[in-house]
Amino acid sequence: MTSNKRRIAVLGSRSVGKSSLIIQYCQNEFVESYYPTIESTFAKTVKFKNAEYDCDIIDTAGQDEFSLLNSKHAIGIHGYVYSVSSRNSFDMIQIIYDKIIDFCGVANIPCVIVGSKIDLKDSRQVNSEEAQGLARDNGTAYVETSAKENTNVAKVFELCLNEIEKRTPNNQAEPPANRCIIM
Ligand SMILES: Nc1nc2c(ncn2[C@@H]2O[C@H](COP(=O)(O)OP(=O)(O)OP(=O)(O)O)[C@@H](O)[C@H]2O)c(=O)[nH]1
Repeated sequence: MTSNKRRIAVLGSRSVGKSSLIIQYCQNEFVESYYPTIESTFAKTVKFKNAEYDCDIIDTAGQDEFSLLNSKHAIGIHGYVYSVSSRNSFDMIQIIYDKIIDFCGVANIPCVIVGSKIDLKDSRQVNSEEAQGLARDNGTAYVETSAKENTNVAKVFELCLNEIEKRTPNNQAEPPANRCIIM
């Protein structure tokens, strides 16, 4: 079994549940209280499709339309996860995605769009069809999760590894880093 290094950045608006998703995945717990993230990295070894991956999962400070995305969010990062739980945060996805594409100078990136907090059924603002449409338009994967009830949490990261795999020629250990031009 080979071991491969992967870096996955979790991006999205503030308070959509990025940290909760990562903490549920890496530490199997859910925290009700809200602590805004500055930035932290979690490590997890994942077995997926007969291979073992050493994943660094980067929990970012939430973005808004004015956030400057930099190399930390783009260079050498092989997968992206966004979260959705409100109309505003859903609208942010395309803005963040376009900024990353622009920064990296590529046509598309390995990405999973995540609709989070599906346990809050009464406060849903974005339906699945609309989110699937956005994923289709951008060629990304899509999944709905609840970190609270541990629904589809592992699936997010498996889909992300799968998106990276699709773009890795001949199963080389490290996928090509996004070709970024630094000016
Ligand atoms: N009901 C419910 N609440 C959730 C879920 N995931 C997160 N929350 C709550 O939403 C709030 C924000 O969650 P965080 O994980 O801190 O959000 P974040 O996106 O990391 O926030 P920033 O660090 O500010 O970007 C917390 O109070 C969580 O307990 C979920 O699946 N269901």
